[in-house]
Amino acid sequence: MYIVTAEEMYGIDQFSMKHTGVEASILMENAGREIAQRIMDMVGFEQSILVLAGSGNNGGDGFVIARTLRNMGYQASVLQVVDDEKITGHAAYHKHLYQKCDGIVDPLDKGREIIERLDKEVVVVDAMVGIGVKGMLRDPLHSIVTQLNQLENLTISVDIPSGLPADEGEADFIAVQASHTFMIGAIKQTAFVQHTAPYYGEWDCLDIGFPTRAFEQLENERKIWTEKEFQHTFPKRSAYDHKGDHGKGLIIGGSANMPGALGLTTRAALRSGAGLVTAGTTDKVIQRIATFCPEATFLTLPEENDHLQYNDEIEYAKFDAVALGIGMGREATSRPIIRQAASSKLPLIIDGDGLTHLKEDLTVLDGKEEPVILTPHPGEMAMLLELSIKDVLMRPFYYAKKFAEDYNVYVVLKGAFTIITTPEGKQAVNVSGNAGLAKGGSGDVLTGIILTMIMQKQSIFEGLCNACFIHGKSADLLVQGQHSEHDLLASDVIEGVSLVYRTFL
Ligand SMILES: NC(=O)C1=CN([C@@H]2O[C@H](COP(=O)(O)OP(=O)(O)OC[C@H]3O[C@@H](n4cnc5c(N)ncnc54)[C@H](O)[C@@H]3O)[C@@H](O)[C@H]2O)[C@@H](O)CC1
Ligand SMILES: [K+]
Repeated sequence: MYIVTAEEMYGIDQFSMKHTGVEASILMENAGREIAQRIMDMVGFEQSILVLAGSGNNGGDGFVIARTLRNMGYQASVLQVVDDEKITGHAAYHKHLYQKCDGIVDPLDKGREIIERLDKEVVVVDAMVGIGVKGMLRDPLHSIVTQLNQLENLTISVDIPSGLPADEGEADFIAVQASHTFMIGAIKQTAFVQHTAPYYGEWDCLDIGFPTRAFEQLENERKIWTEKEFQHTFPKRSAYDHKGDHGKGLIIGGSANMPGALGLTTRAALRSGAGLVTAGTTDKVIQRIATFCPEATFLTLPEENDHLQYNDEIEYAKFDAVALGIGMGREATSRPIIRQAASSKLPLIIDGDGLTHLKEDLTVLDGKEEPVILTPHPGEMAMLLELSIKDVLMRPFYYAKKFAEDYNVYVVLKGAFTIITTPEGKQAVNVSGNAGLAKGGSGDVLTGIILTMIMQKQSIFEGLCNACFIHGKSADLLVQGQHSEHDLLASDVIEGVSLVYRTFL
């Protein structure tokens, strides 16, 4: 399923009409019917449904919904939140159909009173404004939305909560706080941006007949990654495979104060299916973590002040991929290891403190032909871009893509909605995971799973998406079972990888 901006959605719409000849009023009929069907699944005949219809095509959807619901025996009516003359084009056509089917339209001047006296059992369908919103809502919509947000009614938004921008980057708006949103045709970008996502409530995206080609012609490819994509792309194992077929991974990191991080990454890499994993770290760290990952082998690296020190003893050629930086600390004496690893002919994952070292000298990436994967959280992404965290959170798609393209790297921007970006700018959002993952060690586990995934027979992009899916889904399955979001530990997430494999493969 595609994730789009408003402009891209209008492009899909235009392409579909031009190349297939489908008419806008038919798309509107499809959209309204699909949403009405979903409402019927949620609401009983005894409940009243009030559709708030605005002036544009979003309002047009509202008239189709009201007509379909009435024809199926539901008690639906429309409160038109704009003056009559503002209803034009396809919306006017569907308003006419609705009225011809004995539909009732209450005019705007009754609006305040109707909403003030609204029984809390009445279901509200918000079809006031869709992706055509421009700037802050003006009255009367502004005051209607303010009024509505104080009520506790079940509110179902059509396509997007009215007032909410579809595109990331907008801070000033007032929008309907929806209980559910049924998006039309494609997911709107702000469903995955931290400060706008909560407005959608629970959401679903409905197909209304746009042809696949309409999405394929988009310049920016953005999709969500779900269990379907995971099942479709995850490589099968053969009975004749040997350990060398599933990758030999090297993990470099660890310091006296953070030995556990490296242990988590190592164990996660093993649990997710790597053939062989070697942890390259200081002797002290090895002593601390060895029993936590008995299947790993270890490479003792020199240290200074309890931190790794640069050395040229690492034989990169023995491995298939490297993950670097986990719990490494920020001592300058460790920094040259980044350049050394980057000059190896291996795919390279840079995580945690490795990213801070990288920022000191981004030229280490120059000319690297093998894939480089960076796994920043928003704070680290902000540090790399010299921006505030707020800036990154406001436009995560844009900034992840910019960095990935500028430096020819894959970026896994971690968060409630992890965004995976290729050096060419293709993006996917992982939708598995829950608040239980917002804990220390969680990112270390992800890095281990990523290391394993990029060594399997799948593209780097698919490997990264699958790693994020496994990580999040492990947490989801664990909180449905013996754990809660409160007590879930990063080490539990490692063991939960087995549940993901057994459930989905
Ligand atoms: N072919 C398509 O792309 C389809 C689009 N559909 C619907 O059409 C919507 C887009 O329709 P439109 O382009 O007509 O736009 P909208 O219906 O989203 O909004 C446009 C209307 O909102 C008013 N408006 C804009 N900003 C405002 C503000 N700040 N304060 C108050 N009023 C404001 C404008 O005056 C205009 O009348 C989608 O969200 C979706 O619901 C569906 O009918 C299905 C098919
Ligand atoms: K809406």
